[in-house]
Amino acid sequence: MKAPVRVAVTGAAGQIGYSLLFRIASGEMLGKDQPVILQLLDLPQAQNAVKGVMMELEDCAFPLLAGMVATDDPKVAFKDAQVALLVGARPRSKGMERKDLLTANAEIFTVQGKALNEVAARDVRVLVVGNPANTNAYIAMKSAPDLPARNFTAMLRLDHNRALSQIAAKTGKDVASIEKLTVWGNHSPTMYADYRFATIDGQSVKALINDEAWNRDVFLPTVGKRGGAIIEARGLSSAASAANAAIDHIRDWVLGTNGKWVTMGIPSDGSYGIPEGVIYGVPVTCANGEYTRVQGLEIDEFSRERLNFTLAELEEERAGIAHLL
Ligand SMILES: NC(=O)c1ccc[n+]([C@@H]2O[C@H](COP(=O)([O-])OP(=O)(O)OC[C@H]3O[C@@H](n4cnc5c(N)ncnc54)[C@H](O)[C@@H]3O)[C@@H](O)[C@H]2O)c1
Ligand SMILES: O=C(O)C[C@H](O)C(=O)O
Repeated sequence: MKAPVRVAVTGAAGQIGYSLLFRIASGEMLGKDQPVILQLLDLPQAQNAVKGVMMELEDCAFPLLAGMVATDDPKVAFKDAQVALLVGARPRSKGMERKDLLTANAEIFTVQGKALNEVAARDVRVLVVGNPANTNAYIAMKSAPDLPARNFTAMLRLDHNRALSQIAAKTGKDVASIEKLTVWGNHSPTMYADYRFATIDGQSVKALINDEAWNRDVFLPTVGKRGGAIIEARGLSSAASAANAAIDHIRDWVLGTNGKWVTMGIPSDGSYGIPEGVIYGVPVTCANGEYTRVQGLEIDEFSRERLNFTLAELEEERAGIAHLL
C-alpha cells in the first residue's frame, strides 16, 4: 500500500467541491492505488455544510480515503499538503465592480499563498480554480516565495475540454482522437482556443474544418463564452465540468500525458512574448510529475493579436492588485 497523499481542497462546501471530493476519494485523480487524506477548508459559516459532505464521503466507504480534516484555518488545511486545489473564492455579488472582486480575492489568495508557503509540502502542486483563476494563482505564487513558482497553476483545462467537444461535434470525430489543441491566455472570454496545430488521426484539423469564418464567428465565441452560457442556462456556474477539469489537470500533471498536449495556466518563462511570471494558458506535456511547455509554435498575425488581447487583460488584472503584493 502506498503512503497517503494529502490533498487540500478549499471551498469544500461549494458546488464544485461537491462534484470534486468524491472523485478524488475514489482514486480518479491520483490513481486507483493511491490513498488520499482530504484536508477541507471553508469559511466558518460553512463548517456545518462541510461536515455534511464528510458524512457522505464516509458513507461511500471509499477504500482509498485514509482520513479527512475540516477546518476554517488555511494553516491547518495546507499542513504538509502535496496537492492543493484552491476552489473557494469570493463570488461577484450585486453591484460589485470587477475591481472590487479582484481586491476581495486578492486578500483571500494572499492569505492562502502565505499559509502554503509556511506549512505545505515543499513540492506542493497548486491548482487555482476560483475566479479570476489566473490572477488568483499569480497572487498565491507571489505570496509564497519559498515554494517553486512553477508549482502554481491556474485552470484552463475546462476551456481546453470545451474546445475539444466543439471540434469533435464539428468534425464528427471522437474527442479522444483530437491531439495538439490548446487554449492560450486567461480563463475568461478573452482566451484564445487554437486548433491550428491540432490533428485527428494524423490529419490537420484546420484542413478538415477548412472554415475560417466558423473559427472566428462560432468556435472562438462559443468556447470563450461557454461559462456565461452555462450560468444563463443553469442559474449557477459550471460545477461538475469544472470539477472534472480539475481532476484532469492534476491527474495529467502527476501521472503524465504520454506525449499528448493539454492546456495549463502556468507562470510564463518569457516564451511566445508573454512576460515572465504572468500565469498564462499554454500547451504542455507532462511526464515524471513535471509539465513542459510546448515550444517553437508559429504565431501568425491573427494569433498574435489574440495572444496580446488576452495578455492585456491579465496585465490589467495584475496592475489592479499590484499594490496588495
Ligand atoms: N477556472 C474555471 O474553469 C472555473 C470554472 C467554474 C467555476 N470557477 C470558479 O470556481 C469558484 C467556486 O465555484 P463554486 O461553484 O464551487 O462556488 P460556490 O459558491 O458554490 O462555493 C464556493 C465555496 O467557497 C467557499 N469560500 C469562499 N471564500 C473562501 C475562503 N476564503 N476560504 C475557503 N473557502 C471559501 C464558500 O463558503 C463556498 O462554500 C468560483 O470562483 C467560480 O467562479 C472556475
Ligand atoms: O464562474 C464563472 O464565471 C464561469 C466559469 O469560470 C466557467 O468557465 O464556467
